[in-house]
Order: sequence, then structure tokens, then C-alpha cells
Amino acid sequence: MEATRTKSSILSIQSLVIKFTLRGQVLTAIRDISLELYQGESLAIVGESGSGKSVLVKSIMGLLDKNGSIEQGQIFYNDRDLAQFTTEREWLQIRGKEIAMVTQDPMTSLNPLKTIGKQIEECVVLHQGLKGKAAYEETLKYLTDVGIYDVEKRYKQYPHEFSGGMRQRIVIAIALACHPKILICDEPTTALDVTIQAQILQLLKNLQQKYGLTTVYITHDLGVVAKVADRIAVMYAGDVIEVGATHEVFFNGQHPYTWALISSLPQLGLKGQQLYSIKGTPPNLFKAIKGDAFAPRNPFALKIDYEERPPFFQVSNTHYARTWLLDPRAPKVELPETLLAFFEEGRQHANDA
Ligand SMILES: Nc1ncnc2c1ncn2[C@@H]1O[C@H](COP(=O)(O)OP(=O)(O)OP(=O)(O)O)[C@@H](O)[C@H]1O
Repeated sequence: MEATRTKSSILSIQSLVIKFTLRGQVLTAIRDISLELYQGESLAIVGESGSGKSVLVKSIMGLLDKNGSIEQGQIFYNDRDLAQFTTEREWLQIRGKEIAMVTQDPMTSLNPLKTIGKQIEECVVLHQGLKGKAAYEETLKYLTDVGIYDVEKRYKQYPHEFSGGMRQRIVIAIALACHPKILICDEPTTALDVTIQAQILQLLKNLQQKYGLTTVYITHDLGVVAKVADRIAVMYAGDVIEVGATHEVFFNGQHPYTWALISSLPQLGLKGQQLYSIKGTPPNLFKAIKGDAFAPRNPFALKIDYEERPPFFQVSNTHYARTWLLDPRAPKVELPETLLAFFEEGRQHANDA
């Protein structure tokens, strides 16, 4: 699918299908996804609620709910197919150690009864084999790295003595102390106010560079990830419908669903013009989906959109979109003025930079 082979892939998802059984009915949450994660990059997976973002990352960490299973496909990490793992023992070699996760609510990841210093230090001891003073010193270093001051005093405090933003920093420190190669950030700033959000995103970006991490952001907010991600994968109804470098998806998006996501950004709304809004609801995942899942909500849908799943059409070496509009036989569509102006402005910026 993706022709960029100059960068090496750290995780390779191939033809993945994930289903859940609920009260005797089967729901397909992930519908034949193939996606590469490149060493050292920052990839954002964007899509509305229910599009399958969390299920996808849970499958990478062996955290699928009991009623879910991988029906088809591979998840290659270091030549091992994680999709074949069957025991918790196998997952413990990967989870935390190789692939760590930071979630929306730091309180669920923290133990309220232990000092935050001890919680970080446990990872330092377990994953780095340090002991005593060396482990303590290393723990203080992580606290400093995530922007916490007065570290010796803070080491002895409990999670409830920190603000939401500070707790998120501690969870990040715990993740880092396990020395992971991949850090998955699942809506890491959704619960925080805007200023703190920006600080945490900047921190994650700095730490990614400092530690040479590969980062995956999961979010419904395209605006947030535009600032931190190198690439964006857009998900809709369990499928990746567009993937490309951030500026490509943002300023030259090709799938009508991507247009809809971009059009709902506040930046466009501020111009006070008519928004291209998404009408209708996502499809019922208990039913088989024919064609392009977005077709019933797509004002530009073609007849074939209701019949056949679009292949990935190549837009550039790094940019692909699953939309029949990219077929050479498709008619040209007129995009709303606001969107065209936004794309144009973005390209100008890119040229000036
Ligand atoms: N244990 C489960 N049993 C049945 N269906 C499930 C289960 N877990 C997830 N799903 C379904 O899988 C689909 C994808 O869910 P998922 O949580 O991945 O979406 P999401 O994009 O992460 O949404 P959100 O942003 O709200 O977290 C949804 O239809 C959801 O209801």
C-alpha cells in the first residue's frame, strides 16, 4: 500500500480484521486495515467516536476485550506477529516494555496509594535493572524530563496531590521509565484545558525527539494533532480511508470524509461562511458494509461508492486515499469555497516556509 520504503517500518499492520460478539451478534470493528508505522515518526490516527481507533491500538497491546478477536491479518513487530499471541506471558514481553500507552485519564493508570516516585522507580528497577541510589537518581531524572520541579519533594507525594496536567506528566514519566520503543497516546489531552493541552503536546514532542521514540496519537481532534504529527491516518467505520504526511492530509485531503473533518475545524468556522457539515450517522457495524462506508453521508458519492470498496489511490509517494473520486473516470467535484481557501492558504504557508 505505502510506497515509502526509505524509512524503516517498526510496526506493520496487514489486512487486519477484528470482530466482537455481542448478545449472539457479530460486530466488525476493524475492516481489513493495513498500516505501517515508521521508526521515529509521529503518526496520528484520527476519526470520530466509534471509528475503531481504540480497538486498533488495543489489538497492538493485547488489550482487546474478551468478546473481541482478530479474525484475520498480521501485526508485525520485530518480525514477530503479535496477532498470533495467545498468552498474557507473551504480551508482557511487549506491553509497557516495547509499546507503552498514555491514556486520557491519568488516574486510571496511577496507584492512589503509592507515592509517584515509587511508581516511576518500580519501572526503572524492573525495566532498567537499576537499584538503590541509582534507581532513585534515575527516577528524579524522569521527573525533571517531564517538566516537574522540586523533584525530591514531589517524589514523596501521592497522585491526589497533583493537578490533572501534572498527573499526565507523571504517567508519561512512568511510560518512559519502561524504555519503550513505541509510545501510544490515546486522547492524551482531552481531559485537560487548552493551555495545559498545548504544554503536554509540546512535552510529548520534545520527549519523542530526546528518546528517539515512535509515537502514535489517537484522537478525534484533527486540530490538535496537526501540531505534533508527521503523518495522519484518517479512520472511518473501522477502515483507514486516507493516510499521508500531515500537510498532505490537511491541505490536500482527498476523501470527502477528510474534507468533512477539516471543515468542522474551528479555524474554518471563524470565517463565518457556510460549513460543509456531515449529515447522518456512521453505519451500523453489525451489518455488512458494501462499497465506501461513507457513501450515504457523502454529497459527492458516485454510483460505484455504493457497490465496491474503493482501493487506495496514490496521490503522492506518501499520500493515499480510498475514494472513487480519485479514479481517472470520476467527474470533477466543486469543493466549498471555505475548504478551497483553507487548502490554498496552507499551500502558501508551506511554500513560504
Ligand atoms: N467489547 C466490545 N464489544 C462490542 N463492541 C465493541 C467492543 N469494544 C468496541 N466495540 C465497538 O467497536 C467499534 C469501535 O470502537 P472504538 O472504541 O475503537 O472506537 P473509537 O474510534 O476509539 O471511539 P472513541 O473515540 O469513542 O473511543 C464501536 O462500534 C464500538 O462500539
